[in-house]
Amino acid sequence: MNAYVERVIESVRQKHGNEPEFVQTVEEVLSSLSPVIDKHPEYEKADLLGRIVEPERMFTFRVVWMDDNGAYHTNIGYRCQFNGAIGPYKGGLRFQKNVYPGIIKFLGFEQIFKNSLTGLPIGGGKGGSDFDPAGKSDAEIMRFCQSFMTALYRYIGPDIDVPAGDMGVGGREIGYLFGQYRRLKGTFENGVLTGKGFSYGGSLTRPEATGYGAMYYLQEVLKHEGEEIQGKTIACAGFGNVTWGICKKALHLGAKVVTLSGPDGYIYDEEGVSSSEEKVNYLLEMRASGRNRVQDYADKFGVPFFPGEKPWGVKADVIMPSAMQNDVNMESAQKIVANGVKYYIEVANMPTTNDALYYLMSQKNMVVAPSKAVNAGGVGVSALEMSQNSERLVWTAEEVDAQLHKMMVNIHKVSAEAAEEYGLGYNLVAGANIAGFQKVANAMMEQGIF
Ligand SMILES: NC(=O)C1=CN([C@@H]2O[C@H](COP(=O)(O)OP(=O)(O)OC[C@H]3O[C@@H](n4cnc5c(N)ncnc54)[C@H](OP(=O)(O)O)[C@@H]3O)[C@@H](O)[C@H]2O)C=CC1
Ligand SMILES: O=C(O)CCC(=O)C(=O)O
Repeated sequence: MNAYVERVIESVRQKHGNEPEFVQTVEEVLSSLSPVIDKHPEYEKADLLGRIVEPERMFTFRVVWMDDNGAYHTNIGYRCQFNGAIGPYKGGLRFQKNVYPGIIKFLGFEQIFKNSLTGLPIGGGKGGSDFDPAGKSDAEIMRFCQSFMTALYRYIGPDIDVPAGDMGVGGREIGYLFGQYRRLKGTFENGVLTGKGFSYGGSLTRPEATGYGAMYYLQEVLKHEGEEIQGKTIACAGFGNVTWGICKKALHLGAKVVTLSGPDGYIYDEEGVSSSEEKVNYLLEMRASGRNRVQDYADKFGVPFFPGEKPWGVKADVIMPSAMQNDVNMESAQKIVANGVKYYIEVANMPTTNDALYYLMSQKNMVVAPSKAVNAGGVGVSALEMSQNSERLVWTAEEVDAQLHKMMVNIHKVSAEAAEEYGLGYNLVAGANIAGFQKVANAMMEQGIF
């Protein structure tokens, strides 16, 4: 490894050892960049890596809200404006009880390179709160969102920082957040948030975009290997927004999603979750119920449920971890390899521990695709939503889908080319890191040192 890269990683370990997810993503991204740093000594001179691992700005704020019984609760809100070199900060908000600075920073760091890969002018950001939406009433969610936005609205805007959804934040939350922003600002700046409802500036296909984009990327990988998507079996995780989008596209393309998971275990549907619209739509119902149980799917459709287990031991052509970070560890990776899986396509942000990721990448017969490329269609369509808001026009679903498809084809292409350029073969993980980094690095170099 390049000595400067090693020094920066070591300094992040020293300074931020209490934020293991952030250290993990820095190690993963920077270790791919050695050949680029070797080729560009000017980056070390400008301490580009030392600067890129430090957020431009990160702040916390108090979020006080009242529950339905009149009791007050205080949560912590976060926004990390990580890197604005190529555009306004852009990235989702996560509402989950385990949110702390290490989670927000890992997600914000990934977002820098992902957003760059989309080819669109969006910088990297992320935010959220340790608020746990589980079991909250609609009125409680609304009061929380209003309080969250009251604290945040001064620091965001269509040309400053544009939040969106992530885990625990969907269309309903974005609606409440936007309503409060509009109320406070007295202007209709709908470019301030993405993932909005269609009636007030949302983009068609944004709800589906991450899952659809992941499937388009998978198609490119299969094309590269001379295979087709039709008939492929896919093991997914979670049953949230992203997994729903994958299932919906799999139904159109004739692929079979055989597993879903939740905090309670996983289900195996031999016929395919993607075998009917009824099943795919049921994911939305499960999510809206707030029960946090994937077992409900097994009960409804009479398929096996495996309590307390993860789906990574099943035999499938493609593994797509699509729920959360570090869902696939070394033990799961060994099961995946033992099952002879050829395609490991990350979808959730950083779903693989680094040891498991390197182990999977070291398998001769396996193609590994990184989440920052595979799930970039979500934020990519968010950027298209910003474009529609700026020009005050509404694009058809077909137009958005065509742009998304083109974007995913291009992300696969530039990643493969970047890896090729540095003699790394068909290494999509390194290629995505290098291609995503290169554009941000150029912009930072041209804008002076700060
Ligand atoms: N939405 C988007 O556009 C994008 C999302 N992503 C990433 O994709 C991933 C999924 O996001 P999204 O679908 O939006 O989030 P959602 O909140 O809609 O869904 C997350 C899913 O993961 C499940 N889950 C939570 N904990 C566990 C667990 N311990 N074991 C198994 N499943 C669990 C949730 O179940 P439950 O609710 O019952 O806890 C839920 O089904 C995240 O990593 C996110 O950062 C990346 C790019 C864009
Ligand atoms: O649409 C967005 O801006 C955010 C998407 C997101 O949070 C992500 O890419 O992880």
